[in-house]
Formats: sequence, structure tokens, C-alpha cells
Amino acid sequence: MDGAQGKCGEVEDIPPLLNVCGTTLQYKTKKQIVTATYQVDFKVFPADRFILLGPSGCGKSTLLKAVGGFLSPVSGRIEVNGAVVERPGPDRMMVFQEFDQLLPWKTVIENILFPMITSHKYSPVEALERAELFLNKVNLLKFRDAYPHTLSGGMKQRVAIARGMAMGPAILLMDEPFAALDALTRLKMQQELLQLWDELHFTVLFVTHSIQEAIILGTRILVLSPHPGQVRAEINAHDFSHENQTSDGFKELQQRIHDMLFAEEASQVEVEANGK
Ligand SMILES: Nc1ncnc2c1ncn2[C@@H]1O[C@H](COP(=O)(O)OP(=O)(O)OP(=O)(O)O)[C@@H](O)[C@H]1O
Repeated sequence: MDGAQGKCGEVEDIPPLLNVCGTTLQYKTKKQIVTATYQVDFKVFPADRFILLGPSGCGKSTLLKAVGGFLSPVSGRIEVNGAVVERPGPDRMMVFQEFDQLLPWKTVIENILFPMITSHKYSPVEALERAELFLNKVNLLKFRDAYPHTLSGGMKQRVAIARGMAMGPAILLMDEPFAALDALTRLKMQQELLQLWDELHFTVLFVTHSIQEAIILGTRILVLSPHPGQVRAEINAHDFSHENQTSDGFKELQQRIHDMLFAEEASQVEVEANGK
């Protein structure tokens, strides 16, 4: 094959791992239809740390849910490795913000084993090996037999990350996984995620509304407009990390994104005011 059929017709040399094309997502409630995103396009390539950034309510979590297969687009399509996403699958593992995403009646190791065993992706022996390997990578091997309620918020998030990664997904979906942590733990978790990435080069789609977190963690950042979310810009952030966050380049990018989001919010207010 010469190349992959990319977004809306063109042919690319490297096929995207995730192709989100013209995706409009809606919630239908009894009273109304809520359009969460409108004709959103983006592509994620292998080993990208791709960030969805935008104001509250712009549809970041909804996009992640749709990539996860929990919600179908009303128009457009979402493909993973060329196949249209129709349902959840072990190739897309989610890590959420909430600390209660672990099964409370299972120990740490049992939580990590659970999706590997129920999906039959790995034999019991392989699953145990992988569970211990990834638990070790997040520095929690000595807590393998602890129950979730005995762990701190940061430790629970590490277990959730280990559980997601142990499945060997094509893409890890992270919905503001560090937002509920205190500042120091958040910093540590960001550093650990980057260290893990240095080692494993996994592909991650990460939702945040922190500009700073987006620049530090992301290789590419998709900036979304306020509700309903539309693509405002896609920005390269390969060159930035914790180490250079006081540099002029980092600050300039931070300001640029801030202005972009702020301008969108201001124009939204104007539209709403004019509409009254
Ligand atoms: N289950 C639902 N039913 C109806 N509307 C919903 C539902 N979930 C989300 N929405 C609406 O869809 C829009 C997008 O919500 P979403 O949670 O995806 O935004 P977000 O960018 O992730 O926001 P935040 O940063 O606050 O988490 C919002 O207007 C929200 O009110």
C-alpha cells in the first residue's frame, strides 16, 4: 500500500493510529440535543503524546469517550488503525480523574489483572508477569496485595495507569488523570508519565484544561474552542518539558495558547450577548 487514506481523502505516508474525521458528537436528552463537539478533525500517530486542551464544557471528555467507543458520532468517523470504532475494546484503555476507578473489593494486583484476564488477551501466567512488570514501573510492587482504600490518591492513579498500560493498548486515553491531585503529587506524576514514555514510547491521548500541563506533557496540542468544541489550532510542543518551563519559548507558547483560548471565550460572550 502506498499510504493510508487519511482525513477526508488525502493519502499519507504514515498511517495515523487514530483518525478523528469531521466528528460531531451529541447527547440526546428527553428535553434537548446537546452538541458537544462540531466537525472535529485530528490525527494521532504512534508514540504521540497528543493533548486535547480547551475550556470547561468544550467536549474534551466527550471526544475521549467517543474514541473509547462509549459514544458514536452523529457525523464523521473515528478510526483506530484503520478500523472504525464502534464499541469499547482492549486496544483503547482509559484512565480517569476519579480516585474510585479501581474495584474496591480487589487488591492492587487483582485490579491490574482483571481486564487482562476478562479480555482473554493474555494467558494467566503472562497476565501476572505483565501486572508485576507494570506495577514495578509505577513503583508500587510492594503494595501489590493492598486494597485501594489504603492507598493515597496518587498511588491509586499509578495503579490505574499500570492497569491501562499492562493491557498493551494501541492508545492510552487519559481524562484529566492528575487534576484532583495536590500540586506536588501532580508534578511527580507528570514526571513519572514522561519517564515511562521515554522507556516505552506508548501513544497517549490526554485531556487537560491546564495550559502548562499540556505544554509539558504534550508532543502536540489540539486547542478546542468553547462549547460546542471545534478545532481552534494544532500546536507542536515537542521542545518543552519541566526543565525549560521558565524559558522564553515556553512562556511565549503559554501566552499564545492563553490568548487563543481567551479570544475564543471573549468572542463567545459577544455572540451570546448579541444573540439576546
Ligand atoms: N451525559 C450527558 N448528557 C447531556 N449532556 C452532556 C453529558 N455529558 C456532557 N454533556 C454536555 O456536553 C458538553 C461537553 O461536555 P464534556 O464533559 O465533554 O466537556 P469537557 O470539555 O470535558 O469539560 P470539563 O473540562 O469541564 O470536564 C457540555 O455542554 C456538557 O454539558
